[in-house]
Amino acid sequence: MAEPLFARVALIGIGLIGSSLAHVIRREGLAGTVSISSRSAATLARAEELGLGNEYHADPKDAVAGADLVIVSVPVGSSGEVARAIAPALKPGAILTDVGSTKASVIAQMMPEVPDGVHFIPGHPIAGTERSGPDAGFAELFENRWCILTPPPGADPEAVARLSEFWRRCGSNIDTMDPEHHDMVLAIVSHLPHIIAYNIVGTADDLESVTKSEVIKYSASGFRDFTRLAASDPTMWRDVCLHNRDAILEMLARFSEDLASLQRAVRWGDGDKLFDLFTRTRAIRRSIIEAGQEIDAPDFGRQVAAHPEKV
Ligand SMILES: NC(=O)C1=CN([C@@H]2O[C@H](COP(=O)(O)OP(=O)(O)OC[C@H]3O[C@@H](n4cnc5c(N)ncnc54)[C@H](O)[C@@H]3O)[C@@H](O)[C@H]2O)C=CC1
Ligand SMILES: O=C(O)C(=O)Cc1ccc(O)cc1
Repeated sequence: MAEPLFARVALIGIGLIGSSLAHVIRREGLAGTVSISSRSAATLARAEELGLGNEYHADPKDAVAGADLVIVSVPVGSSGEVARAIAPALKPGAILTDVGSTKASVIAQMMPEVPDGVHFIPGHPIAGTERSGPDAGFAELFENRWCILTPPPGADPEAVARLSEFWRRCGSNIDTMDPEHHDMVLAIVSHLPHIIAYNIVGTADDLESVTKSEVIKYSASGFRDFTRLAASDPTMWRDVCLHNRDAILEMLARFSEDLASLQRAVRWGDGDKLFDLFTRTRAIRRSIIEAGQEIDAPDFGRQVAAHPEKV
């Protein structure tokens, strides 16, 4: 078997993303040893039961000691606290990365804690599902998905190349971006859709009880698609909203203006306007398909067949 890419990898946080990493690291032989830490004792015990790694540590310092690659996969609001906890034990020359859905805030929280000689290269796999916790992970999650890296100015090119190679071997394509741009792009393609889903499902939930039971009984696929997103982890999404505030507010302002204009078109029976918008938006989906991006949740068919209990 080929040499592993990293002798020792530490996974801090072992929910959907951490456990998916554990599965793909094992499948691809990317690490000699995988050591795992998570804040909750129950999660850590479950990770051990599932055999996700080689070592399990209640104290994250013990998990990162001697690690060549440390991947922090916790809700973005906990990034600073985790960086503070592990900083004294990080090995000089180690690569420290994260998978957080927001980048500027994570960098502001973690960067001041990173000791000299440790290569901090933030990252974000654009791959996920609405599920969370150590049981939710699967090795195929990152296949044919983008992973965005936001290396700080002056980052060691060799460390960036090694981390890129790691993500490529997990199945992903790599892009680099500056953190502010990342946060603006993700606000419209990921954060707003989740907020809209939470809102529409919340509106349905507030309806009179008779109507609410009909919503459940007759839920058409349009509403069901929203309920999938709105079932996403509350802690994770609370943190995303609090830590990408400016970009989300900017996109919400534009969204509200456009919604008001749509509302006007419905009120005044402006069919041409509705038809033009719906024609324009239809083309976006075609462009996504033509660009070779999967349109549904990652490898959904295979996921259902392999892990029906996880869907
Ligand atoms: N769920 C998704 O679809 C995606 C999530 N992300 C990002 O990945 C990160 C992790 O998300 P998931 O794995 O989905 O969440 P999750 O809820 O499945 O797992 C979070 C893990 O972090 C641990 N944790 C929480 N606070 C901690 C702390 N202070 N110290 C140590 N461990 C702590 C929890 O015990 C759990 O193991 C988040 O930053 C999220 O924004 C990125 C891409 C997709
Ligand atoms: O479940 C879905 O549809 C997602 O959009 C998954 C997702 C959630 C958060 C991210 O930062 C990246 C991907």
